[in-house]
Amino acid sequence: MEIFKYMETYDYEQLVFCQDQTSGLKAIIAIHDTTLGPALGGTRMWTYASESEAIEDALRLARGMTYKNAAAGLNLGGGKAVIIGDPRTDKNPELFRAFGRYIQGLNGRYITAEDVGTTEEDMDLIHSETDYVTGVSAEFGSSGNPSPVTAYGIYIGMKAAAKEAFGSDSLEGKTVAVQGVGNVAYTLCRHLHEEGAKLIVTDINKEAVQRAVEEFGAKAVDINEIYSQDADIFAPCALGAIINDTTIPQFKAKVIAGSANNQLQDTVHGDLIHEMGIVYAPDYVINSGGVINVADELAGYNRERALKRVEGIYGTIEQIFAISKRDKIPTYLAADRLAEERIARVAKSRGQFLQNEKSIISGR
Ligand SMILES: NC(=O)C1=CN([C@@H]2O[C@H](COP(=O)(O)OP(=O)(O)OC[C@H]3O[C@@H](n4cnc5c(N)ncnc54)[C@H](O)[C@@H]3O)[C@@H](O)[C@H]2O)C=CC1
Ligand SMILES: CC(C)CC(=O)C(=O)O
Repeated sequence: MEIFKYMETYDYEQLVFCQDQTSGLKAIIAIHDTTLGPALGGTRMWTYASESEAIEDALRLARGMTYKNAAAGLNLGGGKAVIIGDPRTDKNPELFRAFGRYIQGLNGRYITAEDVGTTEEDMDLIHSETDYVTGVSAEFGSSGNPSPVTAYGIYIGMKAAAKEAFGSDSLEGKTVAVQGVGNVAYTLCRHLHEEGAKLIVTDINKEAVQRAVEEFGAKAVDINEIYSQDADIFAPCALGAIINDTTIPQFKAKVIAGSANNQLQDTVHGDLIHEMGIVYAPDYVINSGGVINVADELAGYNRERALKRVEGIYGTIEQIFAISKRDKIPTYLAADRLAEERIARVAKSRGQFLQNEKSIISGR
């Protein structure tokens, strides 16, 4: 992989490699764009097949955070970190402390939080070395694990998408096929069950499936069968790139609305589902509840205020559908347009000259 070439293509600002032999830390922090403010995005711990795969993931996810934070109306830029390792076997306190010191070294250009493979306890360890971490335990006045709030945002956004597709935002009686019933999707299933939706679930983790079957009366299906279910809504809540050449011909659902990051394998797949008339709630907009929640910590966490802001996802999704119709473009492009226009507007106003404490004449 030609790193500088890749960074140039999407105009990345910074890529940081962090290594600590004692703890086994191998981490990469990617900062995409800080026009709107410090880069905020979670830290993923994953068993990457190669270093280039880890770099690519960090870069892709960081860019996604720029768009997510911009579309959510946050004064935050986009960044993300990955730790190379197995979250079940490779964690130790020193690893997260060492990582926290690298974050501290960036002096606020990057603020972290949870992502796949990292937990509130891991954030607490990072917090022992830096203040530039959110999603820390409530005992520090923080908001804790963002997953339940992400789930609430998905539920709200799914209602907006249902209104667009079916003319009503009620999910009562609707069938929702949920891919992956982990941290986010478990709470999402609870919201859906409480509203009277019927659930079809799948997961590689059999215990997670069993829990959804027992608690929400969900029907369990094989992992490869989830795409072709006779469902009104497909909710991808596990993996990226699941809207692709293989899955698209199988879709029967009229709506796609789920938590996974980077759901489109390629932009052409966003075009294809648009042509098929599927109402797609763009991933980084509908799954912004978690980042909205942790970002609230930066002003002194207030759960009521954070949840109210998360409810704004409904209006943002409606706005995206409106842009899509107005400009005759797929919804993923409409979301990009919304985010890019906001960044451009802020860049323009921040480009204005402001006098600092130095003399305008001598520069001293
Ligand atoms: N946790 C959060 O607040 C946020 C999460 N997201 C995204 O949402 C997705 C889910 O996140 P979490 O629930 O936190 O992760 P998680 O790791 O708790 O849940 C993911 C679930 O998917 C299952 N899974 C993995 N491969 C699968 C496959 N091939 N088929 C079916 N199931 C499979 C896993 O066994 C797991 O139960 C991820 O893509 C994440 O990046 C996005 C924004 C915020
Ligand atoms: C705090 C996290 C939920 C933010 C993040 O990394 C994401 O939304 O993907």
